[in-house]
Amino acid sequence: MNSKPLLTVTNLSLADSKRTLFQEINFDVSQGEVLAIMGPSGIGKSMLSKAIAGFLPSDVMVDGSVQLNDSEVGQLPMLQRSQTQRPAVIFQDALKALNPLATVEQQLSLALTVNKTRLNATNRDAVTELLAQLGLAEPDSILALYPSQLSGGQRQRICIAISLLGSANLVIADEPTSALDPITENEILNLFRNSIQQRCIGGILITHDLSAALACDKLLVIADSTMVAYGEPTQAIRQSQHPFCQQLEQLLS
Ligand SMILES: Nc1ncnc2c1ncn2[C@@H]1O[C@H](COP(=O)(O)OP(=O)(O)OP(=O)(O)O)[C@@H](O)[C@H]1O
Repeated sequence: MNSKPLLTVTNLSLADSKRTLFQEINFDVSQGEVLAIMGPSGIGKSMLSKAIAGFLPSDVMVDGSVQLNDSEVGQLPMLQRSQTQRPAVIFQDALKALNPLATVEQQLSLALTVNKTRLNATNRDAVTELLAQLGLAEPDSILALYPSQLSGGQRQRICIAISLLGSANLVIADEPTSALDPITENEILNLFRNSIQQRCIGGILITHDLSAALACDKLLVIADSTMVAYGEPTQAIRQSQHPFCQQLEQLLS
């Protein structure tokens, strides 16, 4: 894709009151592109996604630029952002992300219309078609269920549907499949990537799974508080001299 990036992150640094989490992070995401982010546990991958989405803890300071849809959002909390300044976020724990007291229909309706909790005849067809595309059998009956009545894989598919129904043109998924079995994990990651590409929006996948990262368009690796690899996944890993990437390289077939 040669279009102007949806998201451009330039010289981004994050620090809390005690230490720098990372510094000098640079990357971009274009339409139809999925960027994977990998790195050792605790390096700040989730904090990076929170910086992009605008819900960093108050004691974490941001330096550098986050340009989303041509506007600077690095210092803007989520609640002060307009619709085009808000990416959709899919979290690791779908049960916590969904409202336990609302049915699937109510949550999907809210994603579509902001203030309605029932689907109308027109959008019901579009929603059930999306649920079917996301691998949910019998989508009509699923609409009436509460999150606790769904399996982990079904809940995460609903979270993907919610992220795709809103107006966001960037979707960030933070380890969305870490609680799922490997077959469901693979299916959901494929659905995530395909949905991004088909809709020509942008995606970020934070993952510890090398095969999931290799299937993305680009890979950013953060280690030792900075970026140590960036680019086409296999090439980026092979070109990096950092020990974390050298360990990843040993896992490449
Ligand atoms: N509320 C907070 N305020 C300040 N610093 C925090 C807060 N929560 C986490 N941190 C710090 O941010 C660091 C990065 O955490 P983060 O969850 O972003 O790492 P991660 O790379 O996503 O880890 P993992 O791969 O294990 O999910 C943590 O080591 C912690 O020190």
